[in-house]
Amino acid sequence: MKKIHIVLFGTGNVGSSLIQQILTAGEHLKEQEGLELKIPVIANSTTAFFQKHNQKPSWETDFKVFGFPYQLQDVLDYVREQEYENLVAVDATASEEFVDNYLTLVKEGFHIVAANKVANTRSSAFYEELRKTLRKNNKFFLYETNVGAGLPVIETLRNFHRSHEEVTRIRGVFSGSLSYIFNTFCEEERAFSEVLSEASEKGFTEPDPRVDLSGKDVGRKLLILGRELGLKKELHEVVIQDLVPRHLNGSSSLENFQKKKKDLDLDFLQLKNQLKQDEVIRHVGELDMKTGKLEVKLSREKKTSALGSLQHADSSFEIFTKSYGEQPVVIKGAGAGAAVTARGVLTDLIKLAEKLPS
Ligand SMILES: NC(=O)c1ccc[n+]([C@@H]2O[C@H](COP(=O)([O-])OP(=O)(O)OC[C@H]3O[C@@H](n4cnc5c(N)ncnc54)[C@H](O)[C@@H]3O)[C@@H](O)[C@H]2O)c1
Ligand SMILES: N[C@@H](CCO)C(=O)O
Repeated sequence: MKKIHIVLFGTGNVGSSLIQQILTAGEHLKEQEGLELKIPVIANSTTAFFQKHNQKPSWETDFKVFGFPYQLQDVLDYVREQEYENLVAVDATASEEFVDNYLTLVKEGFHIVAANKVANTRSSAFYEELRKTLRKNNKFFLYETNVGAGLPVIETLRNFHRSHEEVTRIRGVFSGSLSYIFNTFCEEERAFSEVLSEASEKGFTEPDPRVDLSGKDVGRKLLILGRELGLKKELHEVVIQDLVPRHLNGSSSLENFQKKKKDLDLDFLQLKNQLKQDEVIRHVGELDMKTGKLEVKLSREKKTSALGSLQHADSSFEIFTKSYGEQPVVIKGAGAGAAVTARGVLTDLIKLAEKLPS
């Protein structure tokens, strides 16, 4: 039986669903995959909890009662002392700072599985250094959920790239939260800020929803896909339509944004009122491999079109390639949500296990 020891950073929407899914899938994984996934360490931004063998169904209470303030070094010391084999750090945070730890983690013997998109969208220099460090230490980094949550977008693109299939363009709705927001806002007579709050409550948005509204989250996804295809670009080169008014942007606090988000309502109502009867607003991303242009913007689409008819929090990725010609390969489905994302992370863990020697 192959054993993987997971140190989970981030116990929010995705992290907590992942623990639940791993505990529930335990017997199935043993029988079907010959795999035991153990989670001896869980941590959020302030607190860690160690459970020598594995988390128990009571992990949430255990975490509250027995968790303690920690530094990364405490975790590194603990796992070394326990001599755990096949260590994996799962990054289910949205933290910019946490990514500073990746190189240390790899050098300390961890593979990395990340839902967090930050590491793949830092400078090209960091992107290359991380990969070089992974190769040198014989470690793997999997991040399918960086784009399209649990949808197999990165794997599909990578397969095209590996087999020398030329990907010419990718267009679609890349954001699950903004899909939900515009699908709902265009259909229902509700204030934009109210729909935005609902998307956050459902766990679709980033912890700071301005990361979605500013277009940065979709910008990151475009850059990640572009880099998978060998495009040398930086995040600041993505052309992005920012939907956050200047007085509520990143230089003001999240608390201030939450207090004043009704300030968004009038502009979005005006935008909606400009639509023709058969039109809806969609948040669209486009990557053109020929020109190297990456663009994020709002678009008016016919209700009956592929993007216009999207529902719920669905994303849709239209991938145009040389062999497929004018008919794109389309990957469509929930583009956000704790359950689908956690399932994607769990799938990455299984794929990682396959790469490791028995
Ligand atoms: N929610 C989705 O639908 C979805 C889909 C795909 C990818 N993702 C990605 O998954 C990640 C998590 O999303 P979420 O919705 O679970 O967010 P969340 O806000 O619910 O949870 C974030 C967790 O990270 C912890 N955290 C923050 N900084 C940390 C640090 N420095 N060290 C350790 N823990 C830290 C927080 O305490 C919290 O437990 C994000 O990067 C997001 O982009 C989310
Ligand atoms: N906030 C992101 C989560 C998935 O990456 C979205 O709305 O698409």
